[in-house]
Amino acid sequence: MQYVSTRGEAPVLGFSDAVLAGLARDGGLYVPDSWPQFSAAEIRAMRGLAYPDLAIRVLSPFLGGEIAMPVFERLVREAYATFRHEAVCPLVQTGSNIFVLELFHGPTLAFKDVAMQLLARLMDHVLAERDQRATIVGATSGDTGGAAIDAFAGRNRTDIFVLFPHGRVSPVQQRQMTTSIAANVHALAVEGNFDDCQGLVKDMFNDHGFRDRVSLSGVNSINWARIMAQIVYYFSSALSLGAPDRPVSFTVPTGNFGDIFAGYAAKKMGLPIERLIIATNDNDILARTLSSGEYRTKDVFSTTSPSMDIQVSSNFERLLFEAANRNASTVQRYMSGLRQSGAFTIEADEIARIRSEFDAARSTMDEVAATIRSTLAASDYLLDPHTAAAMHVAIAKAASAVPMVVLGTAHPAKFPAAVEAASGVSPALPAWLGGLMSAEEKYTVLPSDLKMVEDYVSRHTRAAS
Ligand SMILES: Cc1ncc(COP(=O)(O)O)c(C=O)c1O
Ligand SMILES: N[C@@H](CCOP(=O)(O)O)C(=O)O
Repeated sequence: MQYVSTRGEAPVLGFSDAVLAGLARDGGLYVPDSWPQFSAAEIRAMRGLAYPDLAIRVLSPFLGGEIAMPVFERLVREAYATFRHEAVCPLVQTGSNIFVLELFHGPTLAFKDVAMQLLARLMDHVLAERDQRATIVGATSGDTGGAAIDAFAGRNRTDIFVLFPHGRVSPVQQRQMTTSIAANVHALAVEGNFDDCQGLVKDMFNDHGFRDRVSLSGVNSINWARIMAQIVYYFSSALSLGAPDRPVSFTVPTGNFGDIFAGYAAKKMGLPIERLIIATNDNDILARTLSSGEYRTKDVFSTTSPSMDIQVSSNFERLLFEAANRNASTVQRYMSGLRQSGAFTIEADEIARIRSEFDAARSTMDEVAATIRSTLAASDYLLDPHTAAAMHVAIAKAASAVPMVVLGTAHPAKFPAAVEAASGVSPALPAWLGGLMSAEEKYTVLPSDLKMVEDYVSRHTRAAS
């Protein structure tokens, strides 16, 4: 298995190099050169496997033989031992044929932990084998940052710099980033929104002199290993609902398109997924794109589901590459339109291909609040605002014969103000996170300025040559 860039001009890499590279050198995203295939019989044989065993089975084809199996098995088991639910990602029924896939039982209460706990261990292993260090940068609208800091804190081969939009994350999210006492952790509050943070991270990767000088690596979902690890829970939930003998649909609260792209990958690998439904909040660029065929950015609104407050949805590029039958020059043309005018129009046959696999709809803030209330009243189940945005769409789109799985991407206690305003119930943090809100914070405020961020990173990394 090799990895190719969506823009076609970066070196083709093996698994370990793709994990360390993050963004490809041509600005594109790495994808596997082909999708591993599982037959119905092979999927049937996965029934009943514990989550780590399933992860080993589903993910090993992506390694291209570069990580010895006993090592990979150990890394997977260690990663999922950090979760506080025996099933790792349990499935809970909340309505007639509607299920929530709870992805928030990891150390920072969001789905990011599922991939980040494995990615940190994989990176550490590859760096140790090569006796190298890396400087990790990440952009976050709230959840990736905390998960990355938890997973990388104290690892002596990496320094990690997380850029978050100053004043636009929830207090719990902020403290998960700013209260680490590990010397290798740097929380940077950027004066801007998430798209500014993500733009700075991509600009650092595209500044090849800087990139090479500090041995830059990335932990956003631009890193293939993040998407890869998220494929597993599509398998685990579909298997619980009868796969491969019964199709399942998924509704995914979507921002950067990483989570739902993992569902697309699962389908390409043979999992019988009927529909993949993109749920957005008021930042509805993807819902508009699916209906009009034009991707056009607008200003970002601040909503009660801040982790989805995004306009530049990075992983949509991976889907465009697939829809264009892996034609990298088409992707380059779209991305240059995005850079120059903030918009591009998708060719008719490509948008038709996308519509044949995906559906999309938006939930407004009022609809999110009403869904938190109605789900609590009907099912005694408290949703976080991101999961609620998906639940609202799922209820509207569900076809009764096919089970609908809503991805539960965060614990409601990460967003207590929005949940309490909607439902009157103030969700408490689990006891093991009890000290979070009183711990001392440490972060640096920086303008949204590439030079100043690069300068900060250069002065604080131990990997600079
Ligand atoms: C809680 C939560 N839900 C949904 C999303 C959207 O996921 P993705 O960016 O993979 O589309 C995010 C951020 O990524 C998130 O933190
Ligand atoms: N919603 C995310 C944004 C970054 O997404 P990623 O999956 O590309 O890391 C967040 O919470 O930070």
